[in-house]
Order: sequence, then structure tokens, then C-alpha cells
Amino acid sequence: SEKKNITVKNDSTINPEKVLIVYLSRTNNTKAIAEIIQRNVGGELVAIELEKPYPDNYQATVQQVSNENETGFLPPLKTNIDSIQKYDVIFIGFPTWGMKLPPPMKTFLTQHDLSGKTVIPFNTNAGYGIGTSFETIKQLAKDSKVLEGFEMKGGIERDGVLFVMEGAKLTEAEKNVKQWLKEIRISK
Ligand SMILES: Cc1cc2nc3c(=O)[nH]c(=O)nc-3n(C[C@H](O)[C@H](O)[C@H](O)COP(=O)(O)O)c2cc1C
Repeated sequence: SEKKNITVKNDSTINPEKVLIVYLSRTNNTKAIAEIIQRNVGGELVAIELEKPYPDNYQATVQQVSNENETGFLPPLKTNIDSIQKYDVIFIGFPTWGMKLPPPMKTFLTQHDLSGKTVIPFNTNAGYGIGTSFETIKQLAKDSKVLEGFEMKGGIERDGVLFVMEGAKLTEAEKNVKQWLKEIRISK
């Protein structure tokens, strides 16, 4: 069988089987980026699901997330990756929530030992950017090598703009992701 390898900055080569792409996505924009990464790099794609999903209502979710951030509550996950040791490269995707890393991603980073691994963040947001999310990843994955992350504008749920990653926007996303992967020297 044909073995495909991807290259990282330090010249080591890794098997796509050692790549995990884990993501949180409410309206599927970050999911679309995760799928683009998988098409270009390979790897296993895993959606983060909660034991108790957030409300459908946007404002109620904003309020709940704000409370969780204030109290440091880590919402329990339904998703558990018990084979985390077999991965060397972990892409971590999420939307910006309240200009922060969404609480479920804090749960994920707290519950999995990523020391010695390469961690690569990616994000979509409503146009206000990543906030403190990438910084928080560096703090929570302090023994990992955290590479330069990817971000782009996705939906604006507040204004009723949900999924946007189709047509010209999807083409733009594909172009941007490919460019970023080249910059961080991750290629098939
Ligand atoms: C609870 C909540 C809070 C949000 N807070 C922000 C924010 O602070 N800044 C921002 O740019 N977008 C914010 N957004 C918008 C999302 O980041 C944006 O729509 C993103 O593309 C959604 O990704 P998804 O489709 O993968 O869920 C928020 C969305 C939700 C649901």
C-alpha cells in the first residue's frame, strides 16, 4: 500500500495516520475548515460533542458561555479520544465565543495529555478575530509545540447569518487554508 507522508518544520516526516483534526462547530463553518484540512493533510476528523448540548437559542448560549468563563466551569464532553497517544499532530478547531476559546475546548485540552505533540489551532469568527483563544491554547497545551494558527471570517449568528462556507466563500477558504499549510510547512 502507498504511504503518504506530511512534512513539518523541523524536517521530520509523519504519517497522516498520526494526524488528528478535532473541532467544535455549532453552525458548521469551522467544520468546513476542518474538512478542507483533512482533504489536504489527511488524518482523523473528530467533532467535539457535549454531554449536555448548548441551547439552540443564540442569546441563551452567549449567556451560558459567559457564566462558564466567569466560573471556570468545564462542560463535560461526550467525545473522548482514548487513543490520543497515537497522534503526533493535533489540529484544534473552534469558533471564537465571547472573544475567547470556547469552554468545551478548554475541557478537551484539560482532559488530554498533548505534551510533546504538535498542536495547530484553526478558527472561524464573525469578523472580530480570534480574541485570546490562541493564547489560551498555548497556556493549556504548555508542553506542546503550538504552530501558527489559521483564522477566517465565518458566520454571524447574532445577525442570523449561519453557514457561509459554500460557493465563492468555500473556494476562498480552500485557497487560504492551502496558503497557511504551506507557510507552516505542512504538506502531503
Ligand atoms: C456563543 C457565541 C459567541 C460568539 N462570540 C463571538 C465573538 O466574540 N467574536 C466573533 O467574531 N464571533 C463570535 N461568534 C460568532 C462565531 O464565531 C462565528 O459565527 C463562527 O463562524 C461560528 O462557527 P461555527 O459555524 O463552526 O459554529 C459567536 C458565536 C456564538 C454562538
